[in-house]
Amino acid sequence: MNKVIEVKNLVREYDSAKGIIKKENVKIQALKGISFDVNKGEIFGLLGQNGAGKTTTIKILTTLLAPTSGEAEVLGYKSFGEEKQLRPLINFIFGGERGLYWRLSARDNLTYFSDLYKVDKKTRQKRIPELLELVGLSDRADEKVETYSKGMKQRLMIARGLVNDPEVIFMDEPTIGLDPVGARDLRKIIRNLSSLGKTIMLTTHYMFEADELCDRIAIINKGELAALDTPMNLKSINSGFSVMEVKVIGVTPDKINKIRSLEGIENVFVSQQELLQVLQIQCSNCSDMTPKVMNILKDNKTLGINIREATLEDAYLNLVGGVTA
Ligand SMILES: Nc1ncnc2c1ncn2[C@@H]1O[C@H](COP(=O)(O)OP(=O)(O)OP(=O)(O)O)[C@@H](O)[C@H]1O
Repeated sequence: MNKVIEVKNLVREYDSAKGIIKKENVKIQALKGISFDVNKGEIFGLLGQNGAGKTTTIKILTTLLAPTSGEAEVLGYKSFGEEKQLRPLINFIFGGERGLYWRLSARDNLTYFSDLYKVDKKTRQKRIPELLELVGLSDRADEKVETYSKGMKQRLMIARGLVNDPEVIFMDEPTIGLDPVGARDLRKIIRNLSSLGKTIMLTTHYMFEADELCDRIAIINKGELAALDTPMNLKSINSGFSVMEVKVIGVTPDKINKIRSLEGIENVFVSQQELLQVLQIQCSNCSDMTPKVMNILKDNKTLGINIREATLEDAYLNLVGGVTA
């Protein structure tokens, strides 16, 4: 089977309450009818801002949440209705350190979770040392998890998610909070899993990570699919322009609008970094535009200006809007 995940017109609503004194019941539409397929062996990324609907999608696909309507199938089984058949074939790895027994060693954690998945003794005896090796924990396998670094705990989370040798692995922000080396090691493990034929769906807020790892990326915006393509094709949305990045203090919305209305400027996104504002100015010829932009900002303290190639993050900002003034 080539299509491993099939999602059609998936809708999920949550009941919620609004107001402090007088509570009013409201429905939140977290997913508004999204559709996509994932092929065998793919690393498929789900990107989107906070509250876009990524976790809701993953929870439905991992049988933890029922959809309001629409279809979600994994390996030919309905994630709601055929969860008994599906659960042994998938696993879910979330970032952070939740879900491990800190008083137990890595080996004992993996034995415990193998028991939960009813992995027989013979298979387990072979698989646990292999998993410890895969995530680089063989040397420390018999020490208590509470003595591990964050990166080691996160690598153990990966091993935990593999105890049942799942065909499809769901990962929610697997590298969150890791230092660059720890995150790089974890990405290597993810690529390794993919080369072993596993299908991986992951969410991340790190654009370079999605760019580096994913075969295809779905961008979800407010419960809807904003784009679905390879990182290269998504980046080509930006072909023909570069980005001028200006670090500045105290720039007003009025000045941003002046920059935005200059001929040759495609788009301007603003983000706050402590006291600084960082302007990401997308332009067809940034070198030519620099004096005009600097003229508008002449009364502001400018701390740096840099012209760079457009990245996946710039494409993402164009698709979901991003933070604008
Ligand atoms: N149990 C719940 N009850 C009410 N609303 C919920 C519940 N879970 C999620 N939501 C809402 O559904 C929407 C989508 O949430 P979801 O957690 O899927 O987003 P996300 O893309 O995973 O966000 P993040 O990147 O912050 O994890 C949000 O508006 C959220 O507030």
